[in-house]
Amino acid sequence: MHAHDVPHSDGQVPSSSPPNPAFHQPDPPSIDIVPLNSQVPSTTPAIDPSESISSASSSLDQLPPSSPSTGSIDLPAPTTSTCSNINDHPDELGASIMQPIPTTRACDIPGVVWLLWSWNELWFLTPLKAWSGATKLPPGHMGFPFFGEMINFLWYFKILGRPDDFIKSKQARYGDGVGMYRTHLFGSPSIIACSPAINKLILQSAELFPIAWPTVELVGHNSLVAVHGKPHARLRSYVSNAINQPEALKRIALLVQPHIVSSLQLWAEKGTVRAFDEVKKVTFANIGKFFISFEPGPILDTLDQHFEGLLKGMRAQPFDFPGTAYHHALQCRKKLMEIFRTELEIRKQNGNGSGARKDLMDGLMHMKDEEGKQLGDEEVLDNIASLIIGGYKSTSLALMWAIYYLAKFPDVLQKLRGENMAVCKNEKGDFINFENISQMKYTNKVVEETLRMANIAQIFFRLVSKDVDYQGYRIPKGWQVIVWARSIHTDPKNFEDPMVFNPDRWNEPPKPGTYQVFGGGPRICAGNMLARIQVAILLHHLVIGYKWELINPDAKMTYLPHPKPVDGVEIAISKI
Ligand code: HEM
Repeated sequence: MHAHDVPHSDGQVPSSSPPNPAFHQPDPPSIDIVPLNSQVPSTTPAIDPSESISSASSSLDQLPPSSPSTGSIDLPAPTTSTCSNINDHPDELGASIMQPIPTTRACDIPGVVWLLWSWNELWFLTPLKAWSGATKLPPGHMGFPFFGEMINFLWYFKILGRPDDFIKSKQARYGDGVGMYRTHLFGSPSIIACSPAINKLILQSAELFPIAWPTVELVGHNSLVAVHGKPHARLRSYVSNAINQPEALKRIALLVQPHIVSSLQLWAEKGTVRAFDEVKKVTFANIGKFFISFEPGPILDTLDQHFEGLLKGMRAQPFDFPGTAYHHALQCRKKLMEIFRTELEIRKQNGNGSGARKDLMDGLMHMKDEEGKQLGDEEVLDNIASLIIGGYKSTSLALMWAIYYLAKFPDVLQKLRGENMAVCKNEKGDFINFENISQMKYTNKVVEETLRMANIAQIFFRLVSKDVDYQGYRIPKGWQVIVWARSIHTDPKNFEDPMVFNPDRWNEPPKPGTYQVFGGGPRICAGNMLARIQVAILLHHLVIGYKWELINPDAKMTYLPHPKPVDGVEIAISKI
């Protein structure tokens, strides 16, 4: 991990100023506090479709702590853990796992339903007991055959629009325990990890929990996300130098501003815009510019279209036949790579770019590691494509949410405007530089708070390469671990009044392991600083020159694949 991969709110923000009490009041008169999931009061008890049959759950998780199994890894209890070992609280937690299920309840349920409900538990847990003598598994339930708990998941994320209640319902039923639950999601037996300590451990233990990219054909076999171990570390240093280190950021900060300034003027001329669509255009134009020096025009539009197709395919099942989203995505990738390859060949023939490093492609083409080795053509091309995949939509969503929250929280906007006006000394339209951005403490807090609340990357996936025992629980080899980052960011134990947008909470660094918006460990987002400065720059030009309001302040939220108001944040915008 590089020094600059550390969230820059750590250690940068003064700890002296007290939190702004306005953001902690439940119902302040001047601020319209609307939590992300505000359409439905969060206190309403969750109705879980599986509730009625859960009491018939198989009691296979009562597997006795048998003789130690061979080949498993025992992880120590991390000292930073905020969770207690489930065995410490037999009354509250252990009871739900260790007690036999009353047979009368099971008998009430028709046999077929019982069999369906128990099928996954029997199928996945019996061999574990028989062959590996597994100790206890984390509490939970594996749901129905094939679907697992997908119906439950969709119920909370799509139907109720209360994504956090998915985990809360597990906590209510099985207790907090060590912050792990067994389940079956996205087609695989899974362990959900949702405590700062276990998440941190998983993200940092890359060998025990390697990343498993399901659609590697789409991201490219040579891309950063697809390689492991030493090749990953080597590639990461190239990519990080090219986009995430101060030298690169200084250059990029100046490069992106002309387009941001002219786009904002255009928004104001239109009067009403859908912020998500507009920030996507700005983000893609800037990516085109600093990745490959393409100016807005037909080629960039074609690239944009192909990337849209590619991104859609990444969420689809990998069925490669005509008519499927995955097939279309593969076609899009092919066309994208042709465009990039042609550009690369032109540069090689012209011999240009050597040492100039004017954009990402040049940077990757000419960078050398300590042994003087350069990247191959395929590595350059795959990584350009995968960095666009990583940075395009995520940055656009961050920008959209920043615009949304500032419209909702005028006090924050006012304070932000004050800081930004002071930096540009009232000379609107002047570009700010990297040093200016680093010095804008409040702006940086607004960026962090936006990222925390937005939960752009809600969950991420890892494979389990070896049986792992953690605080008495088995994480079985071959299963999937789902790091549930969003529950960390919305847990009041980690952030006071978590649904309130309060940049002043960043006067103090977050508690260890509670801020995972960019993941963590060796796979922490390779563009985290780049994303941050892009948000800070857009906010700078927006707040010093424009005022805006939400057209649908009570717009419904959607949470899949990313949290977003359904209207894409329509705003009425004009010059100040
Ligand atoms: C607000 C914007 C962003 C968010 C929320 C975000 C979030 C994340 C997260 C959570 C991960 C880790 C995933 C995992 O561990 O499985 C990640 C990885 C990654 N991100 Fe970002 N990201 C953002 C912007 C960017 C940008 C701007 C770029 C590059 C242009 C980028 C490139 C990458 C890459 C290449 C990886 C994989 C790193 C590796 O495997 O070593 N991201 N991102």
